[in-house]
Amino acid sequence: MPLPEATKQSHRLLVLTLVLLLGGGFLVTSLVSYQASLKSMRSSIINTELPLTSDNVYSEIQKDLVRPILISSMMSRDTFLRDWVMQGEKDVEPMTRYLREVQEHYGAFTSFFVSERSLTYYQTKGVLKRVDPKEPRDIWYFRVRDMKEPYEINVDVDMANQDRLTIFINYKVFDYDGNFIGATGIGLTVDAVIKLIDEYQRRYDRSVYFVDTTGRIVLTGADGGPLGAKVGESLSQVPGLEDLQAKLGRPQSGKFEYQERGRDHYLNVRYIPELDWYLFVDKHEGGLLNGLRNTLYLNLLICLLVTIVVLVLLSRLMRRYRQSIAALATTDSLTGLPNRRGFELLAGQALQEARRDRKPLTALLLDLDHFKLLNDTYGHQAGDEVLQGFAQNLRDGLRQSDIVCRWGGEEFIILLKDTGNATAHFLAEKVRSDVAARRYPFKGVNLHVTTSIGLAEMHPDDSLDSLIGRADRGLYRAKQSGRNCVCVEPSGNHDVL
Ligand SMILES: Nc1nc2c(ncn2[C@@H]2O[C@H](COP(=O)(O)OP(=O)(O)OP(=O)(O)O)[C@@H](O)[C@H]2O)c(=O)[nH]1
Repeated sequence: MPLPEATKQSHRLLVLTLVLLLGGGFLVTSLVSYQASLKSMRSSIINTELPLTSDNVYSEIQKDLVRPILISSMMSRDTFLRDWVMQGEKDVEPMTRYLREVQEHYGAFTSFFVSERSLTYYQTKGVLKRVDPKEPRDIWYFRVRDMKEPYEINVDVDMANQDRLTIFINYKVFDYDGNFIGATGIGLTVDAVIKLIDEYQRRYDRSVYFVDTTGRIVLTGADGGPLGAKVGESLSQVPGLEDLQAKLGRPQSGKFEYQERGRDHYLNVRYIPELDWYLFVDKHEGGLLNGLRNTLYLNLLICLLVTIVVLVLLSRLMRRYRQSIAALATTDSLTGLPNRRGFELLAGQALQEARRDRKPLTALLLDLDHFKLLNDTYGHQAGDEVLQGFAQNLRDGLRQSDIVCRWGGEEFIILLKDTGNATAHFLAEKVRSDVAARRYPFKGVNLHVTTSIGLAEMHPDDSLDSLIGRADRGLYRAKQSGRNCVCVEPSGNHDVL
């Protein structure tokens, strides 16, 4: 039997509430945990990962640069070198031997001395050339000569070594009276530093590069600096970093964040006093976000599946619940037969079928005789047992297709499908005589009951009510006729059988 619309609506509301609670709860939990992971990931990048990379690179730089600076400083104060210059640079051999010794002993890439007096460039293999202020490659010497600081670090190509990119430590040399007499120092290849940078970039997916105090990129990995920027380019040419130079000041280290084409970047900047450069360690969150997003999507997918499974189970449960409620509403709990509501549903359909198929249909209305007396004599429980037994007899004695219902109290109704008056009368008689002959044992007593039956065959104009009304009139007559009998109510002006 269908449930009332209000009940269905309240079920729908329950499902909707559950969807909102489950789905909403899962969504909020997933988003909150995504945000928390994002926050902790950002904090870990800014406060731990990038400073750690910076520390590592810095300590490598120190290892690679501080020692050469000390060696160059020592060369600039060397008495042999200064005496040799002051004595007129007479024999090249002692100087080249000296430079060779320094280079080999300290494992430098190159070592050199340029004399102010003769403008001669000495290196380990002898005289390389004369420096010329008009030669762009020699400008470095004249810059060093004029600078205030005692030395500079210059990344340049080494003319003596196939123009390989080299970090030169250019130290000023003075005589004992403080007069400038030349520049000396060693050079080391930047390959080692570049390899280190490349390794960090590859392993940790971050960009490492050096910028001088004017904002010029001075050293990068093999693939260039941020967004592929090349050595010599300025920060102001790199998208997202245009304004950073102004923020940096001098010298200033710190953490910075910027956006490049919608991607968030985290930047650790460290001033390296030995180089007068900034070390930049830059990481964008793109790759990391992908991982987090995938986890979020997976979470949401699992939540969706769990919600769907819960909903499917719930709706099945509710369907069964509805069905059992519907069954309860249409079934008589004492006999297990359909009750009056159940009967109305079944009978409506049976009448339709009979009319459509032009087949006869007969209704029997049965009432147990003197049932009150039985109740009064043996008790209500005895009456219940008789009713149950009687219902069972009806079910057993009729076809599956026949409709047997408890009409109310001690009254029952039967619709015999595809059955006309004569057969129905025969069947009714059989039921009546079977009941009369039967005994219902109860607490050692064999109870006995008879039934009166009213019978009416459906005629074309009959409604369910009119059909039952006529069967009821038949029943009335059966009672009047002394009970325990069958009375057929004619469908027209027929007489009583
Ligand atoms: N034990 C039991 N008794 C019921 C039930 N339903 C109705 N009755 C009783 O059935 C009796 C019917 O009594 P009446 O309507 O006076 O009819 P009757 O005693 O059968 O007399 P007639 O129908 O005239 O033969 C009443 O006493 C009801 O209380 C039930 O479910 N169980």
